[in-house]
Amino acid sequence: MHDDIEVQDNQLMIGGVPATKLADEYGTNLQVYDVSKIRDQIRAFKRVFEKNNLEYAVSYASKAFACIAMYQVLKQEDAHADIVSGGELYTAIKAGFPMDHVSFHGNNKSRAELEMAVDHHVGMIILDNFYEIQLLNEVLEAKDATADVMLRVSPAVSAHTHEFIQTGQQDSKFGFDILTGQADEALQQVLNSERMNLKGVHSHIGSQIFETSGFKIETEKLVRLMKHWQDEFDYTPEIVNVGGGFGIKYTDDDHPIRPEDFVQQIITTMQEETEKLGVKTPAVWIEPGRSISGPAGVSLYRAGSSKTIPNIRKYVAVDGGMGDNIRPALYGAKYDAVVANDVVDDETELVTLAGKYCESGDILIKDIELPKIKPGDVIAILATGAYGYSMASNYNRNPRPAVIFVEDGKSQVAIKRETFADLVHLDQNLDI
Ligand SMILES: Cc1ncc(COP(=O)(O)O)c(C=O)c1O
Ligand SMILES: N[C@@H](CCCC[NH3+])C(=O)O
Repeated sequence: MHDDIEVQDNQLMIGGVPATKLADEYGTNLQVYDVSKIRDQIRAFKRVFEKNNLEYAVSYASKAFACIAMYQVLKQEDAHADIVSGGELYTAIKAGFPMDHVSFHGNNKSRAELEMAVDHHVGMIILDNFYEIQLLNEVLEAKDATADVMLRVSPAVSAHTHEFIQTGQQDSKFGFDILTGQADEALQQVLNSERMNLKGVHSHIGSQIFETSGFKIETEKLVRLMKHWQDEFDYTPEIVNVGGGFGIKYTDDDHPIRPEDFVQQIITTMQEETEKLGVKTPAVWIEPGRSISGPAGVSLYRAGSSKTIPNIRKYVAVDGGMGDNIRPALYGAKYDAVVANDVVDDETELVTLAGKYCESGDILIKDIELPKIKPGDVIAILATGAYGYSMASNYNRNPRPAVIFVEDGKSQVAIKRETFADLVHLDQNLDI
């Protein structure tokens, strides 16, 4: 991982600013984003489509990390955004994000969320189930409105990743099943609706995927479905959204291809298969989350207490943990770290970085060789920009960290640090 970081005078730099300076200025624990990395990845995705002369959308999966500043960056980069809740939609609205670039996902959107989407003219509603088709029809009737929609299908592809983050297998809570004919039934219902304009088909096979084979099979199945719909129902999707899931490097044991190379392979398969089956090549939309925000994020902590159990293990505790990054505890996710104020040192030791939460499972990194850590040192855990802050909690009533955006040597607070007062903001003093 040390090849991927910028180091000056043995100090970790983020977006041209020493990490220790950020820690001093904003306090720890701290979530920092190097904004240029976010921009570069979006641009790399776009270049692949442009090189192939395809209609496309790069629709960032907001669930990986969202805040007003993130939507501002996405807007500047002319990206789309995929949202999955009224809360994400509200944040995008507050950021002035163009609503025609928003796709609304979710397997249980409420009537209120669908009404909000229709009122704000969200560009695409991605229908997930029969209940939702009916609910959206009712909402559109009541508002005398129409909506552009896509059908999410489950393509029966088991991606090679942690089973908790697989989504494209047949036994999944998401989408209309192709094999049992549910997708065909959904297609007919939507084509019969006067209020919904069916733009295409969507699928997403899972997250943190390294192998290209899953995407190839997914794309082949989607093109076969297009051909089937064209022949049987005289309907050809204009857009095929293949989802996200492109795996990133967390540690030196990870060797993914570049995110844009996954997309090139998907495009190649799409072009070959559509030509073979005689279907017009659709616009291709992608929904990357992790690959856009993940590598851009670094979590900064200060080291505190430590405990050595002779012949067993040395624990070093930091001032954060599972409240700001649940992924190690939830998925056994692995990360790499550096001591930001002493990146390379001849003298190292094997330590386990523990969090400060009252759970034995609150371990951020088990067994990592790092320069000898002193209390007050700044520990940087790398590539934490996706599904860290966005899955953060107030467990143990710890406030969530501040989020800092850094670009060209300039840092700004994107999300303020939560205060103790924020923690009791919604609490009520009862008359008891
Ligand atoms: C529908 C959908 N699209 C896109 C994504 C983004 O996935 P990733 O962050 O792995 O790119 C997800 C999450 O897995 C998802 O459920
Ligand atoms: N939250 C997961 C990814 C799930 C993506 C949501 N569909 C992670 O941290 O890896």
